[in-house]
Amino acid sequence: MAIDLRSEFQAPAVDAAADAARRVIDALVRSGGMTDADMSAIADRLNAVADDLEAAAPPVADRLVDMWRGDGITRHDPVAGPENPIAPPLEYSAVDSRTIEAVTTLGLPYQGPPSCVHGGVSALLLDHTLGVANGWAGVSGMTAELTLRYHRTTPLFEPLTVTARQVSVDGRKIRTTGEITAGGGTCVSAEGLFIAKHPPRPR
Ligand SMILES: CCCCCCCCCC(=O)SCCNC(=O)CCNC(=O)[C@H](O)C(C)(C)COP(=O)(O)OP(=O)(O)OC[C@H]1O[C@@H](n2cnc3c(N)ncnc32)[C@H](O)[C@@H]1OP(=O)(O)O
Repeated sequence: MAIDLRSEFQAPAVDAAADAARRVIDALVRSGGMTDADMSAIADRLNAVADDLEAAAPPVADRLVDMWRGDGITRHDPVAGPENPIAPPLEYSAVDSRTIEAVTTLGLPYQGPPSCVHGGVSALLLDHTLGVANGWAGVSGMTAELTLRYHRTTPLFEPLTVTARQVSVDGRKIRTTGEITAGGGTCVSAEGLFIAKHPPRPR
């Protein structure tokens, strides 16, 4: 069963703009061999888009209140947020009442070693996915410790399965595990300690 991030506060046009920005990021990292003049013209066009967006942007304090409307899962986070162009974005499905997973394929913007996912990107995906698994299981918190083991390199351009499961809740301490697999093999495994605490949402 898919965990629907898009049911509340849907904004299809914003999602479409974020998808377009993802394309631009990917294409920029992939592009090679363009002349300086061509690339300067592209920079001008992208800056014109940024000028339009900045002109329409509210004060940051107002935007923060807007971003944190409601009490559901955010739409702007850097892993699963459909509104955030740096999010792949992951789309989670429930495996059982304490376990979630997402399948994603990452491209060159996420590269670390040649043709492989950057280790910090893997950490980001796992930190967030463990956090979402906690939310799905019903008790969530902030990351206090995150221990990662990089078993083998994580490939770009291949489907990756990112899984997380809440293992235990002991008072305010939540223990959660997860992994990134490719082709059935574990690339990265994670153990997290989360503390049940929630900073106030901007109002
Ligand atoms: C539905 C949700 C979907 C969204 C998912 C998003 C996932 C994203 C997750 C993140 O990335 S959160 C951002 C990264 N994490 C942080 O910025 C946390 C920064 N640290 C803190 O804010 C505080 O240190 C923390 C909230 C973790 C704990 O502070 P508290 O003041 O609430 O804890 P306190 O000092 O009362 O300690 C409570 C217990 O936790 C233990 N503890 C606290 N911090 C610990 C730590 N870092 N390591 C180990 N144990 C720790 C502490 O020893 C104690 O154990 P005992 O009860 O047995 O004495």
